[in-house]
Amino acid sequence: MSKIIVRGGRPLQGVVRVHGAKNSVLPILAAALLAEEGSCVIHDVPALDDVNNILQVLTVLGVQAERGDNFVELQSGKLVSYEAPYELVRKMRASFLVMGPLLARLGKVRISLPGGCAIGTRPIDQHLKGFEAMGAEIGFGQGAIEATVNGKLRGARIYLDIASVGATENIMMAAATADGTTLIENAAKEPEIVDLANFLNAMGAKVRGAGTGVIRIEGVERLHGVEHHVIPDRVEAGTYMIAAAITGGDVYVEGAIRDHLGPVVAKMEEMGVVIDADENGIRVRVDRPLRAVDLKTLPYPGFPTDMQAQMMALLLKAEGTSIVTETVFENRYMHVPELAKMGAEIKVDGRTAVVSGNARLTGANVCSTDLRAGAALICAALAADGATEVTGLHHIDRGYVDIVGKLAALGADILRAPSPEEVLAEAEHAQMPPVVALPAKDRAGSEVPILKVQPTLA
Ligand SMILES: CC(=O)N[C@H]1[C@@H](OP(=O)(O)OP(=O)(O)OC[C@H]2O[C@@H](n3ccc(=O)[nH]c3=O)[C@H](O)[C@@H]2O)O[C@H](CO)[C@@H](O)[C@@H]1O
Ligand SMILES: C=C(OP(=O)(O)O)C(=O)O
Repeated sequence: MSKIIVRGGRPLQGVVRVHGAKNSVLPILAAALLAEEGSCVIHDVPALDDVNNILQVLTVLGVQAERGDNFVELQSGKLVSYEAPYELVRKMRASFLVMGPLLARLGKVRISLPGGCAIGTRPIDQHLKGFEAMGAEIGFGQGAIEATVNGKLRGARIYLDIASVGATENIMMAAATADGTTLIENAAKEPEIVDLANFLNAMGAKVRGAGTGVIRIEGVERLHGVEHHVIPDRVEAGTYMIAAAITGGDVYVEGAIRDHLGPVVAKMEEMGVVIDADENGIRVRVDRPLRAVDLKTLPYPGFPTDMQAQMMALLLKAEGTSIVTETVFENRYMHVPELAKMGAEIKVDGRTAVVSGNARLTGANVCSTDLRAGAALICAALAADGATEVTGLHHIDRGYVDIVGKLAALGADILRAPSPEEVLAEAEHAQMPPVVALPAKDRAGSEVPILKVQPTLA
């Protein structure tokens, strides 16, 4: 089992640069399925497991993917399948975002139910409600959804019962080439929705109102390829802001956009963290003891659920008791028992957690149960006495590019120890030619290793 080992107690100092947003790039890659002509070149694509996974889904569907250092070029002119296979969809919920584009392009889609995960059941009823309103017929069988539409999807007025990010994105993509106009009411307002709308509009779509509660999409005949730069990852940025503050450090988070981080900045300032933002990033430093604050997660522009766990780690170091309320996911306190192993005192009652501050954190062996839980454990470990070993790294690898390297560059005592299996697999990979190479190439024409299926991984 690979693990990250952190010896806490060093104030972080310096500059850290954020990568492109995972939650933007995933829907944007799915939306590239809509480009009937030309290629989509997506820049600022983070090297994350989730990105590799969705690229594999696209490849199976017939998209030609060429991957470079920080960009991906996609040709979606000829799709060969309407089926997103279970082995890939089960790994990542966001692969469900290919449903809207496939329905729009092919009039048919078969996709496995994404199911629940550690943080909650995460149903997809709002996505399906939208597609049905647009004329799709939806059936279920053998753990998969099959949807068909007779002719083209039709524009519709769709009220979302929950301002779901994924449902808003899926419906926006399906509506882009539908007959007539679609209105999404109670739409999600996240910056990633705006990024997707900008991408679709550059492709020739007519999406208006993204970032507000009502999005209007006038269907167009067809979409074409474009170049696009993904917005910076506000959750990655927020995580480094917390890491800086929890260690009493002084860090400039380059690329962080203050407007996207409004509630995180507000809550950290309320705690007494000093935050200076300019057009290129956000500086975070601590020059006084921190105060406890209460917070409640909400859809954007409320406090992001994806920052709740990391913020809870910071609240452990504040003076006083804080109350955290998680309203977005029903089971997003999986980090609490792990933080308790490090000396945290947190009482959870349903959706509320009472966090006792002034915690004396000590190193322990802990496991990340989901992506942000892992980030929170690393933040806590940076402020703990002694060594902490964090396992469950596959969660962290879904959403953070080189978190160990970035924190080490800021002065943290942190390293990643590969498992014996990984060391062996690495050696085997170095010696063995690939058995299956999915059609992905870099700009120079050579195959991209990340999309090769090696015998040990098959
Ligand atoms: C890839 C991506 O962008 N992931 C983000 C996206 O996930 P995701 O798009 O899955 O999150 P949603 O906004 O859809 O989910 C919000 C809430 O709505 C519920 N729901 C959702 C859809 C539906 O059809 N029915 C339903 O009941 C969910 O169970 C959850 O309780 O937004 C979440 C909320 O900000 C973030 O935590 C995730 O990081
Ligand atoms: C919950 C998250 O992502 P996903 O929706 O991809 O599981 C997250 O980014 O914290």
